[in-house]
Amino acid sequence: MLNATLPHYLFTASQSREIDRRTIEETGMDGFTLMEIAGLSAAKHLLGSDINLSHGVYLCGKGNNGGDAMVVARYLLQNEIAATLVFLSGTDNLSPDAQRNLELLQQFDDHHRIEVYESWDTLEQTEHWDFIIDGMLGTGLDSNLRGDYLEAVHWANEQDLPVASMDIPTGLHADTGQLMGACIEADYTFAFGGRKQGLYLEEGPFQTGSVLYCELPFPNSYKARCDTFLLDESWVSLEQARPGRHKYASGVLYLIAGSEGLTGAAMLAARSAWAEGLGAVILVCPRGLLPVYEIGLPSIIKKAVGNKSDDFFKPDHLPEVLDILEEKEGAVLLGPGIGRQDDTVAFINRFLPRNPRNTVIDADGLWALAQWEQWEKPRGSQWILTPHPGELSRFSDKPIKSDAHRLHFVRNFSSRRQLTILSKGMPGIIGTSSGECYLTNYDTRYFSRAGSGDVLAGKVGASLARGRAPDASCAEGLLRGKKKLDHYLTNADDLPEPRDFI
Ligand SMILES: NC(=O)C1=CN([C@@H]2O[C@H](COP(=O)(O)OP(=O)(O)OC[C@H]3O[C@@H](n4cnc5c(N)ncnc54)[C@H](OP(=O)(O)O)[C@@H]3O)[C@@H](O)[C@H]2O)[C@@H](O)CC1
Ligand SMILES: [K+]
Repeated sequence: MLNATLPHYLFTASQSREIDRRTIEETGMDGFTLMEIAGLSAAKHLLGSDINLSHGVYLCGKGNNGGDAMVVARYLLQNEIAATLVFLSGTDNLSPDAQRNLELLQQFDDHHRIEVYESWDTLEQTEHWDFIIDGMLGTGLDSNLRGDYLEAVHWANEQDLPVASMDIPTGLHADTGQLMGACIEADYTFAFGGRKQGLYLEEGPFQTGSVLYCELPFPNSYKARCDTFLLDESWVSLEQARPGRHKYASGVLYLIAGSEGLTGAAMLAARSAWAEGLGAVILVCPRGLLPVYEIGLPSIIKKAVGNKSDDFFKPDHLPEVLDILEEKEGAVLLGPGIGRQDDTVAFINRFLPRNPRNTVIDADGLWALAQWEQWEKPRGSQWILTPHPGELSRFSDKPIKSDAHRLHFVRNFSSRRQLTILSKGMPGIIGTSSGECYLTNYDTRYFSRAGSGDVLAGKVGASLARGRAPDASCAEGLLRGKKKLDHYLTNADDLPEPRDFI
């Protein structure tokens, strides 16, 4: 099982506000103290960064996001760093904690290093600054940017200066990652008390720069309702299985795949799984395709079913296939290159309800499954579905138009159907049967392409065959695939061929 630690928790704006509220109302920890810790933590990160810090311009809203920026200004002032503060909504209606921080900042300003502008219009834009602090809007954003906020965001993005955002880049929707009219392009985002999920959805990854988690004193029990996490590669291991005393001790994967014209997909998946050090990969195939696999897959055990003239799966192969699966403990990978013949769809529809093994369903296996009106998943067996965006949308009544919608759909579908989904995309989303979702902070769309998808399915299947939990199998498969991709992207100009991933 994947086990997220606090820095990987992803919150919505309302979850975040609820945790703030409960901490303040129930523990007696006041909002001013939380703001102080948030701002101090951001200031420490800035002081430790390689940004030239001598005079910053601070864009402040009237809410607590502006208050955070003023705490940063105060700690930087203690390090002789000057500040020009611009209040986009003036200083008459600041939130109480922001107001208190403005007063404090002025008290600390012995050497007149602080300049305050009460409105955007009055800012003397000819001054020289060397960094920008974005303290305009955080979780309080409730609509597209209004008034001077829009202008200030455009201005900040045009400057050739590093920008650090308090909590969220102003203009980014904390839940969906959509741009609300315009958005700060940050170099750093300091996430206070918890990262917001919008940082990793839709446009989020392109706006945040480096996201740095700043811990706040919130009781852990208040965070327990979090159900979305950032996937961290360090949770899974890339260590290869060492073949045990018996070759079957390190896992058996049955591959039910391939049809005439699509044997390449079956071969890629088989080789990919085999490369992970499994005890055995057993390719179950229609007998007519055996000669192709004898040549292409020398190390893989082949078990043929049906007649010599069969080059795709049919319902009457079912008893033989089920008998083969009885031979040894193991997991199943169903789908790569299996095709969409009516007979094959009928075979899959009869096979899946009777298949007792933990199973990865990919490619045309998903095509068949998406047509099920009555779901018949055997009790206790664990399924992983690995759809690309087009395959995922076949399970939904409505088109899936945004990442937030995809996240919502993956969560509901995987918990309702009691299975695990690895939804390929940017980000990749792993949805579990308990309703928890894990987001990658990298693009997994490469694995949507024919070939690369088969390789990924082989790797996920290999992990499942080795007894990993379904969510960890998805994470491991992705990590192994990504390592190869990173290697090619840094060492070669062209995208790798699927076989290079094996
Ligand atoms: N509370 C805590 O414990 C802690 C909170 N922390 C910090 O507080 C942040 C949340 O603060 P917040 O709730 O004050 O909201 P915030 O984002 O500053 O903005 C609110 C103002 O924005 C305005 N506004 C909204 N939409 C707008 C638009 N489209 N265009 C223009 N204006 C718009 C809206 O104005 P109004 O509608 O009232 O006119 C409202 O007054 C959070 O992200 C974190 O940084 C940390 O210090 C840690 C402890
Ligand atoms: K902000």
